[in-house]
Amino acid sequence: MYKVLVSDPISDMGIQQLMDASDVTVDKNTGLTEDELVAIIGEYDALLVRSQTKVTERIMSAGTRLKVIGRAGVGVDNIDLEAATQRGIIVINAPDGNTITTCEHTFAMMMALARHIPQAYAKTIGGTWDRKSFLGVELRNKTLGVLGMGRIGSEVAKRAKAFGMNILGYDPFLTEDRAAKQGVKLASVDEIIRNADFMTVHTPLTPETRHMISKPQFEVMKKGMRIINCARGGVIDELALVKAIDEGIVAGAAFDVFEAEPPAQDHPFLNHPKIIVTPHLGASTVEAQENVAIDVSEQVLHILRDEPFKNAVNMPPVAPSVMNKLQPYFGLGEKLGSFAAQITTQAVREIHVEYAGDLSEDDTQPLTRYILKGVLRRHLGSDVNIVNSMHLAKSRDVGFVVTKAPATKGFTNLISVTLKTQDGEERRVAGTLLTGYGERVVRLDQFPVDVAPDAYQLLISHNDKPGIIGRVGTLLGQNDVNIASMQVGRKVIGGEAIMILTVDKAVPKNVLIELAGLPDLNTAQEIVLE
Ligand SMILES: NC(=O)c1ccc[n+]([C@@H]2O[C@H](COP(=O)([O-])OP(=O)(O)OC[C@H]3O[C@@H](n4cnc5c(N)ncnc54)[C@H](O)[C@@H]3O)[C@@H](O)[C@H]2O)c1
Ligand SMILES: O=C(O)[C@H](O)COP(=O)(O)O
Repeated sequence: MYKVLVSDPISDMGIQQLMDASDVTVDKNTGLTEDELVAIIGEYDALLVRSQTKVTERIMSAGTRLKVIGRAGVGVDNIDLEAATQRGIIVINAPDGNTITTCEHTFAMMMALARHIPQAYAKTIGGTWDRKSFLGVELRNKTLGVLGMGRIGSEVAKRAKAFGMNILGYDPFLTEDRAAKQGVKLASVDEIIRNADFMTVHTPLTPETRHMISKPQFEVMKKGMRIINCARGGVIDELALVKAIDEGIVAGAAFDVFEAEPPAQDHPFLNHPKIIVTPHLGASTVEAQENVAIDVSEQVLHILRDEPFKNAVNMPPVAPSVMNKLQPYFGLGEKLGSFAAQITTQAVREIHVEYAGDLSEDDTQPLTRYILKGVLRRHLGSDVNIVNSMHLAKSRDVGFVVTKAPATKGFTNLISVTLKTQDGEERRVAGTLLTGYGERVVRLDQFPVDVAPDAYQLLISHNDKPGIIGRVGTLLGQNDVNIASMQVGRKVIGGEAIMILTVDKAVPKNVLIELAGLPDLNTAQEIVLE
């Protein structure tokens, strides 16, 4: 008999199939502390959660029978995915079930914001008949900026058209074609910030999206903008937002999510006259809760019974024979994908992977999944893993082509990752595994290089002139950035050249700006390979 623990409030109707299963018993025990969960989790084969339960490494270590953690919803930021993967615990989610509900909540917030509904309600029930203080604005003919055009952002855009709004959309995977099909004008974040009357964010929280709207963005923002966040706390810098409202830049904000949940009693959003809030209710409808619980229960049953399943967000088991041969390349493949994604500036349309030498003889699909994960993670966040990376690429119209070449010049094995964009940009990174030396990046676009893909790299493009290496070294030294290794590549003397430096820590933004300002230096970019 399998035992399932439900530790957050999840729809009874949704988990009915689990309760009806003859080989499963379900215990509902919500609101437990970490200690309480640690004490009982050892009895269970499956854990079902929403966003309240923080599924920590400690809980998973105590869950010696745990085979699957089911998240009835989208975001898995409350689950330690790394710890789950290490322990072979499958984590699944229900990515589609709450899309419409969250989109509708976004509209509820947008309209409440435009018409001051919560503030007017509070005053009216307090006995004051105030018709002067709550002059609102129409949505019609206004420009809506949508940051993040995935499932929810796309549904928001669709409905905004019915309100007569003009929509500007930004998403690293949004191409002109796709935007046009959705009736959206493809725009940059900067264009949205400068032109939108309303802006709504629908991205995951990743290192890239964290505080993507902060002081510098508020400084150039269209005056009177109204901002909605029903995605994740932290995408918009809360303190900078309050300041922008108080300075009259932002007219108001509606937030369903917070950097820390629940927010502290003295959080500046609470009781601010121009900010309206809800307690992470985006997914809280009868329909969505049933949908996500049904989806997740079905998958949990499959996993417990060793049947095929979908929507796994962490690593599935790989056959040992395949693992032995390919495993040493997994880390390299992911880093090459990530490297290529970081140097590509436009939306990726096609990923071309070429395996040459030894690798061309094997079924390299598991390795391709790691490469795709490396490419996609930069924009889609921690939900991308080797189980879902191919599916995610397809669902975003990103084609991937794998070719094999039997021999390579000088290497026993070579993996090349080329990213192509809609505007014809093409970036290529190739790497190999050298016996005794480990992972190496050996080609960057047309330049031969020889670099260990360590955590922090600095990629500099420059004109091949004397003195430039010295100037770069001096500037980094002055800013306490230690150089571990340096590689210079060029095709012709005096022509276009690149420099790759491995450094011991993250390079501060101001140093990157100073570097880019050096004579004969064209661009300076940090590449993080963690
Ligand atoms: N408030 C709630 O209760 C609630 C409910 C459901 C989902 N969510 C959250 O809403 C968000 C969106 O969910 P979804 O189902 O649409 O996810 P999704 O994965 O379908 O879409 C997210 C999109 O964000 C894009 N993105 C990533 N980095 C970006 C960047 N720097 N700039 C612009 N776009 C970027 C991705 O390319 C992707 O298309 C997630 O954070 C999810 O956890 C909140
Ligand atoms: O990521 C999600 O699915 C939403 O944030 C909903 O979270 P909840 O299930 O805790 O309401």
